[in-house]
Amino acid sequence: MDYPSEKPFENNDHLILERERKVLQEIQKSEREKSFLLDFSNDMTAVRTKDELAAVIKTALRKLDPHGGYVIRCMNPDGKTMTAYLHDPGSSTFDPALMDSVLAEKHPIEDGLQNRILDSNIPLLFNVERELARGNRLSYLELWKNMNFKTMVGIALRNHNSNIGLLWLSIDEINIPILQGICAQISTAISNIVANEQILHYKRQLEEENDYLKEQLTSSFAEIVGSGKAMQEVYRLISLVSSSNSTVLLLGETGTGKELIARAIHNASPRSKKLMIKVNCAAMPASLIESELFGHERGAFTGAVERRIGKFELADHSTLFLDEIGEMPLEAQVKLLRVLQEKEMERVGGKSTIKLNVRVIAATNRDLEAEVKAGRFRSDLYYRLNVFPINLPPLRDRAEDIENLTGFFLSKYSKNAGKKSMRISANALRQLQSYVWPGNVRELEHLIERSVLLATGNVISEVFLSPRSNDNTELAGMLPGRSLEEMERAYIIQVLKRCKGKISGPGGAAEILNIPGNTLHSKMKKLDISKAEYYGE
Ligand SMILES: Nc1ncnc2c1ncn2[C@@H]1O[C@H](COP(=O)(O)OP(=O)(O)OP(=O)(O)O)[C@@H](O)[C@H]1O
Repeated sequence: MDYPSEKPFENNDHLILERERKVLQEIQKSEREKSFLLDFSNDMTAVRTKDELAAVIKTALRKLDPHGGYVIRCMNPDGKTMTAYLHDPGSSTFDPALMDSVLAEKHPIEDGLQNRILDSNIPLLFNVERELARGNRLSYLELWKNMNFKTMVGIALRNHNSNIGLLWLSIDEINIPILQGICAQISTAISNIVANEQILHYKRQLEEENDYLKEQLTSSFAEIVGSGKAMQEVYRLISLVSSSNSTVLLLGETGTGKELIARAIHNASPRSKKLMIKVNCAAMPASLIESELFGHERGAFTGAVERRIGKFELADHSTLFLDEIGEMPLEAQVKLLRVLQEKEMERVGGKSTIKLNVRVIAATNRDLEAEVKAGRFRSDLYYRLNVFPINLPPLRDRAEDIENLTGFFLSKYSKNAGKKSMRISANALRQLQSYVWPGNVRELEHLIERSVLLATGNVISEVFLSPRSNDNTELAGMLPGRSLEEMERAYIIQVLKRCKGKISGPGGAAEILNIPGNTLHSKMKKLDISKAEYYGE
């Protein structure tokens, strides 16, 4: 019997062993790759910032090539160029000026290399010398030559199938699965970092706006001008009520500073860290006011496509300023009363009850008592709001404050207009002091703003008061057939009334009439003007 010689057996064994060794090597290599990618992936999960990303990439790439460098370029918003996002020169030496200029450059995508990488699904290898020899005078090829990088691998970075940039790597050996694995993770990390940076940017912008608004609001307390008796009383009331949680009702004609005082109360209260929320009850149709105040759930009514938070919820732990409360529709008044009494509310269309801690300041230029009598305002709500009323005096009763207010608005509006600080002539000031001011401080403010813009020099010598508003009912009708003496008498009484009987000193009738106090006294005596005729109105 012929037995096969031992040699072929030995050869076969050798081949089998060799194959097994190769398979084992492949398995070990694949295990190493898996473990490398697993480590990389674990490190990447903790990455939140660009610096953290740079540190993780550096550690990983050092394992692949201890001397290699890399650069990541990201797509610019123009969609046509890319700029360096992260880079590491590895252990190479280089010309720093050249490096800086290449890093700052916007590299066109269509440069013959980058477009090929972005179109490819696998890493592409380029020989630096050969590309330069072909006449490819790209600045980054020059830099790599300067850095002594022989070959460079380029791989596209993609997020959700769209190119966000690419990775250039100086490496001798290409391992496609490893490079693809690394790039997939880098792409996700960069997209997240960019999104985070954008959110942070918006957050910072909002914070800055918030600080700016707060500064504007806080400074508005300092912007209350007026040292006359009437305003002294207002300041006294503000200081009494600010630190409490009491509801405040501000009453006064339009433009008397109700909103200014509401802000002052809020700013002086423990709630001042949060912004005061304002609702103008007159500016909204009745159908929307409830949703504006209390918010609504999605689908609560036609058009309520999303849940909306109302002003009451926004004002939680702060102050809600209900301007023009006299205009609020009756249905909304019922709901408002409930919130004020029970300190809780439901959104329109909502089922759950929301507890609230809101301080309410309401304001109106209407006579609320008359509104109650006329059935347009609920009496229970009126009494609930009228806990601490503050009456703001009309400007015509504060002639003593006109000079200061004028000075304040002059410096504000000359600064706004980029002009040097302006003055007003004594004559023009007298005109202002004897005017009736139907629009109150707002009207004075607008008049000064206009005058500053129109003035050519540094002094406002003339003010253009609206003749309609200046219509003086007390003097109207007495012109025909009246003697000069009668006219003089009536005019002095009118000015004395406006100055609340104050004859001399700042804001007194003599100042407005531009005559010495003694002269006014003797004129009054001569014209037989009694106290009863001008006092107490
Ligand atoms: N005492 C004051 N000192 C400085 N500025 C004032 C004063 N009072 C009012 N103003 C200014 O006049 C303008 C009108 O004031 P504000 O809006 O507070 O009045 P209002 O009574 O709320 O008016 P409305 O009833 O029309 O809403 C604002 O620009 C405000 O800054």
